[in-house]
Amino acid sequence: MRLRPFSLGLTSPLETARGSIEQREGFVVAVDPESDGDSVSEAGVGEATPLPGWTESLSACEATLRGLQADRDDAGLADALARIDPGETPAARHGLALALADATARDAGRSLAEQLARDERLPAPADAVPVNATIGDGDPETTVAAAETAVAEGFGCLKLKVGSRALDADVERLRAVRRAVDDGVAIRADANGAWDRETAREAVERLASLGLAYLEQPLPADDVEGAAALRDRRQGGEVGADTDADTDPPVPIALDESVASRGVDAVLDAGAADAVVLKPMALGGPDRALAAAIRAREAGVEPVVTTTVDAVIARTAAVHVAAAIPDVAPCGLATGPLLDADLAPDPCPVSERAIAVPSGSGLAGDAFDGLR
Ligand SMILES: O=C(O)CCC(=O)c1ccccc1C(=O)O
Ligand SMILES: [Mg+2]
Repeated sequence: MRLRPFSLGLTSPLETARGSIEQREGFVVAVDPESDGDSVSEAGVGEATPLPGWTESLSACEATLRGLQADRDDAGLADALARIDPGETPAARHGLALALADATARDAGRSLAEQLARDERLPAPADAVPVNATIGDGDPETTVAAAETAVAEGFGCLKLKVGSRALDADVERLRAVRRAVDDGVAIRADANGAWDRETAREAVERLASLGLAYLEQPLPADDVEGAAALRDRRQGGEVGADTDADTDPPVPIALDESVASRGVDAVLDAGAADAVVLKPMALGGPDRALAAAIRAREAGVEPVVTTTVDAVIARTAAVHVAAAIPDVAPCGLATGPLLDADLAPDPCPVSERAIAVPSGSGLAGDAFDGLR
């Protein structure tokens, strides 16, 4: 296993209710067939790009991967992978799991999506996945301009960051966007855990008339019970008399940070979400993200795959994960353009609100050979 550190800047910071994301640092993880005692005979490449808050720190990620390099005897990389705790160091596990899955898929002459779908006994993966545009927090004019630009670029689903301002201001921003774009454009709002229960309840009442596709992580990650209560109350007819919430359909609730911190099963068992936002980097790898998506589907909860604003290797892997989920809803995978530089040219550009899945073997045929 070889590690190559990298650091990439964002073109402009992504403003969220949990602070601004300005830079992404991580490791390219390459597995080298010559030095590997496993049956794998192709080289593979992965990426470990931790984002504290969703994953371990950069230093914990590095310590885990370097520790495995140092310890390694003839046990092989599959055993090394099994020694990484996905709850403690999900990004480290993602890096190695992806490198091994890429190598396995390449060895079999399959795309990563085909390999993942096979492991999970799913139908053949999709050729393309629908995506949403990602719009950070900003004043109403900037937000509307970004929404209009995204729609002009072809996006049919917009995800807007909320929760950094007073609720009144966010309601105004979202109303302004709703007015500015065609009715057919879906709008999602992501509060990144910013609200308390009272504010979240007020938000779902006041946002009901906007027909949001969903409200993501309205409450802090650990408040899974609060999210379940928000959904119950909303469906129980106990709605405020001063709103139109009794005539508008309820706002669906999506959970993201709760899935990363409490696990998908806790979220599903609590009945806390209509949709789950699955970040392979935060869940410990493409395999784990796909397994979570299948469990969500079985529970009647819609899975959505997104990145943590990863570099091109992990973004491409997330596209393969999404493609393996039959009829996946729009995913937050259009994050490449947020970076001002990347590890390699992007084999997954967005075109007409979708990303085509690379057709070569593994992640993207020979696209990442320079990094392997
Ligand atoms: O889902 C998207 O559109 C892009 C990904 C995204 O918003 C995000 C990126 C980095 C960290 C957290 C989040 C998030 O969904 O909260
Ligand atoms: Mg989110």
